[in-house]
Amino acid sequence: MKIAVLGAGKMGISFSKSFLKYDLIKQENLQLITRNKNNISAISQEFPRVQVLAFDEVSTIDADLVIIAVKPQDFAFVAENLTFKFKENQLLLSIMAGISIEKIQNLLHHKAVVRAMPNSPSLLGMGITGYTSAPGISFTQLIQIERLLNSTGRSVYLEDENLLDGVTALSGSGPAYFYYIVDAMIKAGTEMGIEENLSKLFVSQTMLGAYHLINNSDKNLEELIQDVASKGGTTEAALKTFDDNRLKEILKEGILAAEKRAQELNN
Ligand SMILES: NC(=O)C1=CN([C@@H]2O[C@H](COP(=O)(O)OP(=O)(O)OC[C@H]3O[C@@H](n4cnc5c(N)ncnc54)[C@H](O)[C@@H]3O)[C@@H](O)[C@H]2O)C=CC1
Ligand SMILES: O=C(O)[C@@H]1CCC=N1
Repeated sequence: MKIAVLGAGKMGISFSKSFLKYDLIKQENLQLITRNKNNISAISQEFPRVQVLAFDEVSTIDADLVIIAVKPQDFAFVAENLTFKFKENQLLLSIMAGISIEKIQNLLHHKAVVRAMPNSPSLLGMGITGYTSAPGISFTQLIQIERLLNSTGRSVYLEDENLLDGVTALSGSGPAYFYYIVDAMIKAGTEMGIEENLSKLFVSQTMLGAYHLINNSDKNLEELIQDVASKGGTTEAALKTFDDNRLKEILKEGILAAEKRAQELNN
């Protein structure tokens, strides 16, 4: 299989590394397309046998699968400035937030489109991707896509494309919410006089341990919270402050704002 990545940025490179790591593709069969010619030599150093090209030099793409990994805001430019049409047997896999299959099909004049929403832990093979496909994509093609996606972590096929904007808001953007909360906890630690490195260690190990308790306990989240929050104790004091300030609602509102933004990106 030959793969081209249109948009060799953070996600395009993460995906490429995962495919190579699991020998799903050889460097010789991978093409990375970048906007900026100045990036070519740095990318080539990292992937010495991969063909790295600038977008304005590309007059055709010789690949079975083309991964579209540019920002949604750059997609119209890409579509308008492609100097060739995709071949009928080529499959497109978009990881762009918000942009619908229909829009991709219309702007690229190509029917065979799979749309996926991965997340940044894909860099470590620990991501999760929701994906869906246009009608007419064969089972074999979907299995090929899933094998590639699974090299970046787990993947879930969704029948309903509209849910992908929710997946974008939940797991696509999700790592940033987690870092945000971790950052707030570390800063609270330093404010209480704990050295930053130590505060980071206390918080990250707490997150790791709590994550494993979620996955390895029969208890639901409320029960797990109750196990920590002694009556009249410290946790209760923290949770009361969170509730008084509607922290849970605010987090939910933020996530819904991300979904709305994904929907707007398609306009
Ligand atoms: N960063 C993340 O955690 C996630 C990002 N995504 C989606 O993945 C896509 C890429 O995001 P990132 O990798 O974060 O962005 P990025 O900015 O690191 O990568 C995008 C790359 O596309 C290149 N590009 C722009 N126009 C181009 C053109 N005409 N031809 C060739 N290359 C061109 C840019 O130079 C850049 O290197 C976006 O559509 C985003 O919505 C999806 C899931 C998670
Ligand atoms: O923030 C964004 O728009 C992209 C999509 C999901 C994560 N990053």
